[in-house]
Amino acid sequence: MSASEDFPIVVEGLTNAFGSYVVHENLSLKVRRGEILGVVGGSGTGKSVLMRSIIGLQRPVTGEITVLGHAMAEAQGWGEIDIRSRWGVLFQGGALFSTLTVGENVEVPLKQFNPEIPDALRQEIARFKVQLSGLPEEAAFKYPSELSGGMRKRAGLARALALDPELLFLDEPTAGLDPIAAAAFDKLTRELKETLGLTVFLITHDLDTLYEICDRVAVLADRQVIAVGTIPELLALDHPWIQEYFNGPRGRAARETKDRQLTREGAMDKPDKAGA
Ligand SMILES: Nc1ncnc2c1ncn2[C@@H]1O[C@H](COP(=O)(O)OP(=O)(O)OP(=O)(O)O)[C@@H](O)[C@H]1O
Repeated sequence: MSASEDFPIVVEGLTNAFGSYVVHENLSLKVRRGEILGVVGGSGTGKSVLMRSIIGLQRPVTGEITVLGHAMAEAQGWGEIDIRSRWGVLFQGGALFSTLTVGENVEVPLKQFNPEIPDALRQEIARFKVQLSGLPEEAAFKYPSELSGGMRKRAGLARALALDPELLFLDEPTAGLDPIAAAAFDKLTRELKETLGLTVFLITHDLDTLYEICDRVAVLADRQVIAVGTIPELLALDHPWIQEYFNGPRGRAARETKDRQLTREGAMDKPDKAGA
């Protein structure tokens, strides 16, 4: 297997700056195929800028970004269009077109990248993606303003999945959702990752999401990715931000919830002695 197959996203020596304000300096990160990588860091550490750099919306000062084996600096013209059809993005807030129905929103990337698909088939694909994202079929005919926040996130996800992507970028997908809707969205993300074989780059502040669905977590601080690993691996590090984040009151609460859930699942897996 080649390096690009093992690691569909490779960032090396990335520097981003806005004027004299340096957001990233010599940042490196490798995302493994098939994982959900959670990306955390304090506000303003550059998580969204990193995502925008990877998908070619932010031109770095220096550094190399390789996505699915393509060097992003060289990705221009048709080559660039081709690679952009291989990922889906759910931006913060969903970024849906308010004057289009949910179904029409999902049709936008299909029209852009596959204009040869006949109208009726394109509409059917859009309706399928809407249902795949856990929305009722009739949601395809509604406008974003007619949906709840959780449904709008799912509509954004449906659009991100329009082109059967290999990579899925999610920027704070559970922000603003109530805990039940957030947990349902997490479950959907995990199920889609498993059934569709996606690699997921997931920016979040949601500790429950990290514990529930992320295979590894990358921590941004001091203009770099200072650590990448499973949560137990990160907990073993003595970086002050990591300790405060995962061992602070919210971090402990999320861990206790996960521990309780694992204990319950373990109890259910054990044979029933009384009935044995
Ligand atoms: N287009 C831009 N022009 C100037 N500065 C920008 C631009 N985009 C981002 N920044 C700055 O870069 C820094 C990183 O922004 P970014 O949105 O990536 O942070 P973040 O880690 O995603 O934060 P949050 O968790 O609050 O969403 C911030 O200080 C932000 O103000």
